[in-house]
Amino acid sequence: MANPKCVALIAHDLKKDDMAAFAKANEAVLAGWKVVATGTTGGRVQEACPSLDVIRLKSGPLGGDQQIGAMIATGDVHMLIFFIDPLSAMPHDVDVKALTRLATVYDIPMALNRATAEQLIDFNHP
Ligand SMILES: O=C(CO)COP(=O)(O)O
Repeated sequence: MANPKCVALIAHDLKKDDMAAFAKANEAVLAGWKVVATGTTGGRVQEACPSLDVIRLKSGPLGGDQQIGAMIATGDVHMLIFFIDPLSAMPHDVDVKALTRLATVYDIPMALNRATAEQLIDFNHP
């Protein structure tokens, strides 16, 4: 496919095992997408799914969330799967909020937990 749609994958630290397992279980579907991710999440997904070509941006706290937000604003990210940790304080909480806000502003499908992500990935084949 010349211009596959792009999905962004992000997970907070306590959710990274979950994200790696989710990506592995859905590797065949994700192969139909262009996959971008924040730095550390991208490393875990790449490790779990060697067949994917994961584009890794900066780590979340260093601007990765903002990079993905900018890609949503320019129409370069079409779906967001973000396993957030609702029980830990984050130094970059404002970035997380800005990212989920932009996903809402631009009305792209967004999953903030695994249960929703499983539904979304089935429903939204590129
Ligand atoms: O902090 C994050 C999202 O807010 C994720 O960033 P990393 O994937 O680099 O850990």
